[in-house]
Amino acid sequence: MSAKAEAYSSSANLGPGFDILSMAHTAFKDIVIARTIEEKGKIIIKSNNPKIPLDPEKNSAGLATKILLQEKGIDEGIEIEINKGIPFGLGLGSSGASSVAAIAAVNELFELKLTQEEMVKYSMFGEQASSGSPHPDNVAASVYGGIIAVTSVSPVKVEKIPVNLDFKILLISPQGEREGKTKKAREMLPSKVDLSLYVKNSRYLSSLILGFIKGDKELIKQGLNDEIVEVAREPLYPHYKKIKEIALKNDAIGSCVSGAGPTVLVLYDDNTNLDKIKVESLEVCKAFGLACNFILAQIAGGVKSERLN
Ligand SMILES: Nc1ncnc2c1ncn2[C@@H]1O[C@H](COP(=O)(O)OP(=O)(O)O)[C@@H](O)[C@H]1O
Ligand SMILES: N[C@@H](CCOP(=O)(O)O)C(=O)O
Repeated sequence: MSAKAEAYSSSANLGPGFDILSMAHTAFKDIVIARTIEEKGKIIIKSNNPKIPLDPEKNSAGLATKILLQEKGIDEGIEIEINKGIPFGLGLGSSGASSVAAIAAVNELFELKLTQEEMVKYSMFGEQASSGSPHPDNVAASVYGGIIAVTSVSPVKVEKIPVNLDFKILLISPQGEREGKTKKAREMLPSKVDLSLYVKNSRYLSSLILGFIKGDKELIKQGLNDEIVEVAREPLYPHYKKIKEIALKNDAIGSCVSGAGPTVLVLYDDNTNLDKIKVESLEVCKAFGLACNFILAQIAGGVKSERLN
């Protein structure tokens, strides 16, 4: 028996929404095929990307699958074949998408009838394997599609944010996959925050969410800022500040760090001078010794799965 699922990349945080907000996009996707195998209780991971760990405890798809099977009392052996389309370590939710696609494929394979919230819950264990912390934002976006807010983690609750503005997505992404990047980035975070920064960030968060719902570009621009997490991790993306300046100068709707970086996310529309943003950003990347790719994308839908046989 086998089943297949595909899950899109995502940009988590969206400025002030650390571990809360995330957006699925069409930039890249992972495809996972789950097959039953003869050896009971065994999980085998295969992948076209030789750089990801194949130990099921260390692979995001492997650990999530292991815990799901354990909790459901399933002792079948499983092979998880991960066709990685999403480069990892760039802030594009790569580990999360593998985890989501694996959970969706296994759900299909054993007809488990998991709800979307249950899929998020199990997929979060995959993030534990890859970043040492079960952060929910990337996996929630890959499960639901669109822009989501995680409103609770225990129990998991996710809301899709209505988006009433037409915009497109530019990702400015330094080349080279970075091992253990999100784990390191989470270790850089402060354990306490100043009250005045907390208030500023809360204002950004409310502006951003209202901006998407009302379709108000100014509110989105005002909200797509962060004084806490992006600032604490600045050494991971020294190119970001200058690129954001360039994007805003050229009439982008807004810009922020994608997930834990180093990719920079730019939201733009027909009023934006995209060519100028690309030319000037390339110079900034070069100045920091980075070769950057430009990826154009749109908001993506949620995970899709199908039974193969
Ligand atoms: N299935 C997987 N896909 C991608 N990365 C994985 C997977 N399983 C484990 N990893 C590990 O997770 C880390 C990448 O995750 P992370 O740093 O969170 O970046 P990303 O933003 O791409 O998710 C790498 O160290 C990688 O080896
Ligand atoms: N909220 C998380 C998101 C990490 O996203 P990634 O795509 O960089 O793994 C964080 O900021 O740590």
